[in-house]
Amino acid sequence: MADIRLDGVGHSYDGGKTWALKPMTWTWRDARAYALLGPSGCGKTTLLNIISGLITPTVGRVYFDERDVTGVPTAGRDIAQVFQFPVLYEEMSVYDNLAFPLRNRKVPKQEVDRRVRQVSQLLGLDQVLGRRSRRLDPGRQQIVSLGRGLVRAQVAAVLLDEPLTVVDPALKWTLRSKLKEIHRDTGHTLIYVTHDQTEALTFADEVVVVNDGEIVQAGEPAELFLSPAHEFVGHFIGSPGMNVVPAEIAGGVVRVNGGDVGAADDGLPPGPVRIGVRPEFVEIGGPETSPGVPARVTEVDRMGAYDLVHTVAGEHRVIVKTEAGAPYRPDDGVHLHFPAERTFLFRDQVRCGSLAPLHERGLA
Ligand SMILES: Nc1ncnc2c1ncn2[C@@H]1O[C@H](COP(=O)(O)OP(=O)(O)OP(=O)(O)O)[C@@H](O)[C@H]1O
Repeated sequence: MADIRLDGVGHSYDGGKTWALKPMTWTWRDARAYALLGPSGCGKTTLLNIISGLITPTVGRVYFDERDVTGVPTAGRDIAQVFQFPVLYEEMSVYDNLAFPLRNRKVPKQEVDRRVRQVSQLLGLDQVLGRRSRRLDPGRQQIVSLGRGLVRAQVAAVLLDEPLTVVDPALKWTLRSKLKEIHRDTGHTLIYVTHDQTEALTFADEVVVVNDGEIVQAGEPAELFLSPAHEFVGHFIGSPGMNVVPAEIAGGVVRVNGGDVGAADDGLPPGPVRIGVRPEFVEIGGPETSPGVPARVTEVDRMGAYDLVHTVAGEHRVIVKTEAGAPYRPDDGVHLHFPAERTFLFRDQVRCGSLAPLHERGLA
């Protein structure tokens, strides 16, 4: 077990014309459970394959603690990898498949049996241990693949590349919590690749968000939700994602459509800026909602547990998440208030500050 350190690591598949992974420096801490979250094609698998040694990065060095493993092939890295689809010896029994990674490393027979039975019990495979793998359905085969990845106690990391794709949705929840249980038990470093925010947020100690070949933010699930450092994180996490509204800073005040919505952080230069605020935090009401931006309701989605009130402020769309039964109808005139403690300012997609209450600056 070790910290896995990427030092200036980047990868290009076309001789440097484009970067599938832009050069980055980043450390995966020993024994943590990470989710690597991002849309299709953002570089997640490339990053995982660099850690496992399936890909040698175009630039940079990979270290396991102080050991430089950049040129070390997969077999020499002590990594367990679980792919999207089952990788099994189909003619072997489930037991032998689970035992294979241990026997291959000459683990004593008794210890093999103990580990196989432990993992089998956790993953609900006890009833099928004697069955040939080929006779299982694809979902069950994938669970065996997962077991093969988790069976070794001593690994530098377990890398899971969208491992639950072929598993039945109802079973996904159970398996995810099993994975957490196994993680608590073994203390493996887990890196779990997914493009599904729910999977990432419910699984990980720390979520690493990747977009367009770079890490845009990493943090605990609540931190990513409450304090996005990049517009992409605001959009990608949350349902619906963060509202982004073009605004202007002038004389220390942030204005939308000519109306004051708050003060700017000290030191922020005047000029265009974008306000980011999640639908959960926008306050909606009448003209007394101050400081507020006038808006018009365009649609109300009744979601059962809550309502989504769609509005336009000038030409900017803003969604507000309210309690179920919100008393709004299309064409109603409303005011929107952006609470200072939950509203951030972005320039070039990156957070540059936050909104401050107007009265604290004596500007109200
Ligand atoms: N073997 C390859 N040759 C050329 N380009 C590749 C290769 N593998 C990946 N790419 C490109 O590199 C970029 C990153 O791909 P990668 O598979 O790492 O992304 P990903 O986030 O894992 O996507 P997905 O979730 O769809 O698997 C994409 O633009 C992809 O088309």
